[in-house]
Amino acid sequence: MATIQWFPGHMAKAIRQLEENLHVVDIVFELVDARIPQASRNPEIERLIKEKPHLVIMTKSDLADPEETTNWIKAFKKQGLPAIAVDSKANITTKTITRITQSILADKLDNELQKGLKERPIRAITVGIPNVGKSTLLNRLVNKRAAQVGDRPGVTKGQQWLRSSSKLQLLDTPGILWPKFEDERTGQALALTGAIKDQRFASDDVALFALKFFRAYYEGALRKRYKLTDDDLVLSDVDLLLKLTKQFGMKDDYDRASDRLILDIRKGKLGRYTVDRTEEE
Ligand SMILES: Nc1nc2c(ncn2[C@@H]2O[C@H](COP(=O)(O)OP(=O)(O)OP(=O)(O)O)[C@@H](O)[C@H]2O)c(=O)[nH]1
Repeated sequence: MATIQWFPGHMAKAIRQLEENLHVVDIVFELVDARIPQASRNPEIERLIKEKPHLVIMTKSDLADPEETTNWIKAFKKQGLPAIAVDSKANITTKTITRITQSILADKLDNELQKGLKERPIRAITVGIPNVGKSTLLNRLVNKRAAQVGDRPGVTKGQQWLRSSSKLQLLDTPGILWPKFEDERTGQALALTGAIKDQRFASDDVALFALKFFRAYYEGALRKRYKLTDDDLVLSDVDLLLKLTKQFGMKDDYDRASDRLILDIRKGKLGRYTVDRTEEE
């Protein structure tokens, strides 16, 4: 499985491919990770898809904090962007997505019918950063293993239309776009959720970021998972990481302890969480 390194040439190619595909679709499904709805948005997306109708689909909502997911849907709507949350591993429904898509395109479709054009399926493309869940969602929507799925970024190839319902067709080649690398916080949020290659950020930095974040928003989960006392919770982030390293039986191997903490968080062992907060919007 290839891992994408985003050099300027790759970005130019991704833009070119998306621009070509935009000509043949009615709507763009922009996938963002529900745990990081801001960090997982491509910085150029709005400019790239311009006036094309657009639905934000928040993937992995089963891993995200439900309250924040609701807040994010409202925040997107405020920006004029319809948004929904899905758990592609469980209950994603073709019907719901078809219905929302039809309502977004209602005017255009009515217009076509009034002009005497025949009713036709809506054509859509999914776009998003690597590993956001494009293939998994496609598989769900077409209800068979028609797209390749992997747990690492960069596995999608080929191009054809897949029938989702009689009303909806999807391009089997998602648009793969690069994430933001704008600031350290965004990078750490991407690394914590597993959206970008681990080597890009030092594990202990990501672990310290995670500790600070969980203490601020999900202290109870942190306390419960690692059986922390009140005294532990007044330690500095660094001292808390040292304590956890010992607790994990890893002596002074902070890197290994950091990896363990990050893995626990990614696997949802500390419960559901959303790193990007609407109140910080
Ligand atoms: N829990 C959960 N996991 C998901 C969901 N959607 C996708 N995943 C997992 O996320 C990982 C990446 O999913 P893919 O569908 O391969 O992602 P992609 O965007 O196609 O990735 P690239 O092909 O690398 O661009 C896989 O391990 C999926 O099982 C979801 O809604 N919930």
